[in-house]
Amino acid sequence: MTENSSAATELAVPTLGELLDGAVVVSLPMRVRFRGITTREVLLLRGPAGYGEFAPFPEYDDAESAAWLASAIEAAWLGPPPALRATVPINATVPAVAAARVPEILARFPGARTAKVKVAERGQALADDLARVAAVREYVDHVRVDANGGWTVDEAADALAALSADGPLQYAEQPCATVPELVEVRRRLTVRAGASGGVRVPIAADESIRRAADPLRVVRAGGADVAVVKVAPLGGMRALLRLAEELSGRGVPVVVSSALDSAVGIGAGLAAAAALPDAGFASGLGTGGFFEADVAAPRVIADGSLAVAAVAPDPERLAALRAGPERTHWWLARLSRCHELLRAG
Ligand SMILES: O=C(O)CCC(=O)c1ccccc1C(=O)O
Ligand SMILES: [Mg+2]
Repeated sequence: MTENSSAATELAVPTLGELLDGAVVVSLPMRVRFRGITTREVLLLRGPAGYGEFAPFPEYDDAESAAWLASAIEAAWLGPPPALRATVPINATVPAVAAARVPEILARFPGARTAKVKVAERGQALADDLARVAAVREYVDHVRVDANGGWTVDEAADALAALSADGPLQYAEQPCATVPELVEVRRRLTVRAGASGGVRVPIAADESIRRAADPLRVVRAGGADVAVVKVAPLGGMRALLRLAEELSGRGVPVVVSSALDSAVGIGAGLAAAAALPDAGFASGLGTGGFFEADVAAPRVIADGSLAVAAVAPDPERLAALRAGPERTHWWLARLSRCHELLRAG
């Protein structure tokens, strides 16, 4: 984490008073269950450069959450890096829904040519994943899957063979939980592809990057062809860009994605994606539609892309979405502890 959370070293860490001034906690209702949650809590900061989002998932400890605070401070006190493009192509994100719901989900991503499909959901079977992916293939050109580390090596090898039998997979995101498992899955898929004269499914690392002390470890170990990178867990837009440069030097492209961010956090993701030298793969930043209500008017996906321009939270929406006193207190206490960690460096 220490290696990643250095965005704040580029500017002085504001005082706790400065952070608390304008801090607001909101609770965003979701349309679909995602990561097992149906409401997303977010603490927004307001600084001289705009707004920042502090929203580590509730189970994350303070050390891990401090990187998210560094990211929020960067956004609100420093602002985005220079943009190289005005729009960013996004992928549709398909939760682990029944195949019959796929058209309804994809309709929220007008013009998207790439879809990421959640697989390996607890309580479901491979047949559910096969049906969901087959339904998605009817609508888009490129399909990726995200297992969130849910498979063993054996399960991943079998599932990825089955899921790529009727069409290619752009990549498989975090098929297994650990780096050694990712290395082994990649090796097995290589052997299998060699034997059949087919192409190997590329492996993307997500949790092995954003929750690792050393985000390059998985790449050095030979466990990833593609890197999923998220602004907040990496400690900010500039930290993400530095990591992307290192990865690019190793031939590993990045895919900027959301951590189920509010409109403010999506803005930071779009700014980072717009500052990357290559446009590359479609970004996983189209998740705003998963909220029933957000802190700003929903960004419009047009022709599969989002405009990079920042949006400011709308005071009326903030008032309507404000979290209750107990949750607000919990978030402000967390903010204070993470601030202490950043100050201590
Ligand atoms: O990448 C996307 O398409 C959307 C973002 C996403 O899937 C996600 C959102 C919140 C938490 C974890 C994840 C994930 O990629 O695993
Ligand atoms: Mg993922």
